[in-house]
Amino acid sequence: MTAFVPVLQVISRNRHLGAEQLRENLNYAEGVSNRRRGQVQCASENSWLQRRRKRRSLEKRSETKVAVCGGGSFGTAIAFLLANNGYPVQILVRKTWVRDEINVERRNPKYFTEFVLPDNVTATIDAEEALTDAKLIVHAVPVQQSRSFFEANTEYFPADAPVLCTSKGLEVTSLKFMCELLPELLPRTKSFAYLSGPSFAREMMDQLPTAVVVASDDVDLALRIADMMSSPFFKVFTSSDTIGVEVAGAVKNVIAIAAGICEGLGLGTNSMAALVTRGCSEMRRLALNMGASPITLSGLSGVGDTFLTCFGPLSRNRNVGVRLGKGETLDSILSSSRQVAEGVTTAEALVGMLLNQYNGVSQQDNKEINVYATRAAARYPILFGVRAILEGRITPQEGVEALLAMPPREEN
Ligand SMILES: NC(=O)c1ccc[n+]([C@@H]2O[C@H](COP(=O)([O-])OP(=O)(O)OC[C@H]3O[C@@H](n4cnc5c(N)ncnc54)[C@H](O)[C@@H]3O)[C@@H](O)[C@H]2O)c1
Ligand SMILES: O=P(O)(O)OC[C@H](O)CO
Repeated sequence: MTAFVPVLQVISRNRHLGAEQLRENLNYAEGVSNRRRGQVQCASENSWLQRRRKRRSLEKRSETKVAVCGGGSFGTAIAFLLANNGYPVQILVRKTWVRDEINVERRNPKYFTEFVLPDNVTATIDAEEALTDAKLIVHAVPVQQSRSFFEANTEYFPADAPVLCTSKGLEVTSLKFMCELLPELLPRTKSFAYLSGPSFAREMMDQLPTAVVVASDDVDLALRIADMMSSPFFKVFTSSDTIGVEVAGAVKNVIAIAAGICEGLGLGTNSMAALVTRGCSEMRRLALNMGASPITLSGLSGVGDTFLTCFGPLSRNRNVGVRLGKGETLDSILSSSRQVAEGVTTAEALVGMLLNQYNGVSQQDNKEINVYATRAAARYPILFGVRAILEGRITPQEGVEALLAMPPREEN
């Protein structure tokens, strides 16, 4: 029926024309409709091609194994996402009963138990089995446990399988970011990428729209990973600013603890907005010193993730802060929590790193060290304040008073 529409349109438009003209127009209209039919044919050929391409890409995906190291909340959410995108995913877990529950009951018994995992998710406790044929390895082990994990399993990492790190923080013992640690601990691996940005695992499991950034020195790798992970509800941006993404991801966890403290103390929204803004200034100062791009800091891994963790009730770092602000001790909070809040250890590591930076390489006498420490603390009062609260050297209330007692200065 639609094929006749142009013919009818030409006839009705040309009621006043002579027979010759009308015939020409009809021929034209016939041509139009033939072309339209051609287009229909082309369109159906195209959709056949598209279907074939899609089928081939799904077949290819089904042969591209992904290993996920760490079966915690984020490892599970990433496995769920990639498996739903057609990739066979094997999660490397530590407990046999967790492995068996995933393989038999199709659920992770410790995280998101209400979700049935797709058939193409399997689990193993054998690192060699998980890593040997993997085409992509996703690292979702907390930062402080990563060194021992890599040292135990480095021999199983295939040299040509890129590693995508999702852990956010700074190692306490070495004061290194994951982008410094990974190449050192996995010397054979040729390429690395780092995923960051506002992404609560729970909301990813619920398939709520989420956007993240994948940073890598290898632009093609970042694009390939973006392609593998993208879905109608998961948007992946790419970046080559690895250090910016890493510094932001580590610092935002400490700012989230501060925001939680502010909430726990009931200080209101004015102070919360001021605190988060000043926290972002400290993030920017540190990251720019380390060579980051300002674009990254105003992006998903910078302010994006800071907003999520400072204001989002699902944030574990924020919840540590809320409980501290309400008067609980850190020991009691940590002993009653099953999950990692990276900001606690990262606060210690960041302060250590900043003191080193200010102290320089050469060792000064104690008096000089104090001068440097005071200078560093004045530049990063929120990071130092959170660390002092976590150490129990000052109370949350005293931390706030110290911030409010700072002299007027130019906003920067
Ligand atoms: N949960 C989130 O919403 C989220 C989002 C983005 C990034 N991350 C980051 O992902 C990383 C992992 O966090 P998570 O939320 O999955 O933590 P989690 O506490 O939920 O789980 C941690 C997992 O790591 C495993 N693990 C600990 N030590 C290990 C070791 N030595 N070897 C092997 N496995 C070990 C534990 O068994 C556990 O399954 C963190 O750095 C976190 O900042 C988390
Ligand atoms: O729950 P948190 O505080 O560890 O935050 C999780 C992620 O980093 C959010 O992007």
